[in-house]
Amino acid sequence: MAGGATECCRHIVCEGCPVLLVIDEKRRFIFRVERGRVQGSDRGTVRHDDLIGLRYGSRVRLSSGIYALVLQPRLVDYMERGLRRRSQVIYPKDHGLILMLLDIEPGNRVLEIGVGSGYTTIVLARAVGPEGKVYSYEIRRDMFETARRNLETVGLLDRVELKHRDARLGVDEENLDAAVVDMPDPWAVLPVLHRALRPGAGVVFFLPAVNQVARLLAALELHGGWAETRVYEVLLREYEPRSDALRPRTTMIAHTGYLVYTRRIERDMGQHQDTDKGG
Ligand SMILES: C[S@@+](CC[C@H](N)C(=O)[O-])C[C@H]1O[C@@H](n2cnc3c(N)ncnc32)[C@H](O)[C@@H]1O
Repeated sequence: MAGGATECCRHIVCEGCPVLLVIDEKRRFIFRVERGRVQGSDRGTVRHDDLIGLRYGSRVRLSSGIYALVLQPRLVDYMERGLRRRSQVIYPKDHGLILMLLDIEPGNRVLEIGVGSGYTTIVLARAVGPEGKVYSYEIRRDMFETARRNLETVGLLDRVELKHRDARLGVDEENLDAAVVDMPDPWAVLPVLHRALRPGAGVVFFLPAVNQVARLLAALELHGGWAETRVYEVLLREYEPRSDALRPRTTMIAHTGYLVYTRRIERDMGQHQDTDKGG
């Protein structure tokens, strides 16, 4: 890398730094800068060598004469066009609330069941910081590999222990600070979660269908080791940022899924049946 070590990739584009090149709203490219390479588009090309030494936030002239913005890619930019996507994923609008409900902070140890493409793994890995750890269980080998590659792309693989396992059979960790569960039959892991979480720790279940929510609520009640349960749906409406015609965008993502939040409490064994085989 060229340039001052602390400035590289933060203030200044150096060799090896990630770049988000914005030509217009539809033409947005994420890549790492490599000497000798050229980034193409139907609106012109740019040589990577011409990006080296630029400050992020500046413009670069393409071969066509038009200018493009040079920015640092954020996690949401990677999620929109810089990662492989092989499963349904949780969206940033839901990630924000998940992090707040679970009170996740640097140093936390967090369980994730149902990794899919790893989008949520990435968000959790960012939130727990370099001192924290995310323990992520995925039953399918192809999803496991996709998530691993995506974590590598954003440079967060070292904060995650990816496990190719069926979480219904149990997890290795104990005393965890929080959990996120995104799988079709989450009622089947309530005993596993109860054993893995520390007292008072929270879990968020992500469920696309409302009948799954009803079934999960019934299983939580039957199990008896949970309290403070809440159900949410997050609706996000984006606006056209035009000072002369400010109005909502004509399209929006109408539905992604429901979030069910609950906290681990001590079970009252006198009142509740043993549901260790699932709800
Ligand atoms: C919808 S995807 C998760 C997407 C992920 N939350 C994201 O934001 O990218 C659900 C995943 O759960 C996995 N899964 C289903 N049952 C599982 C189980 N018993 N143990 C571990 N993973 C499981 C599926 O293979 C699938 O990859």
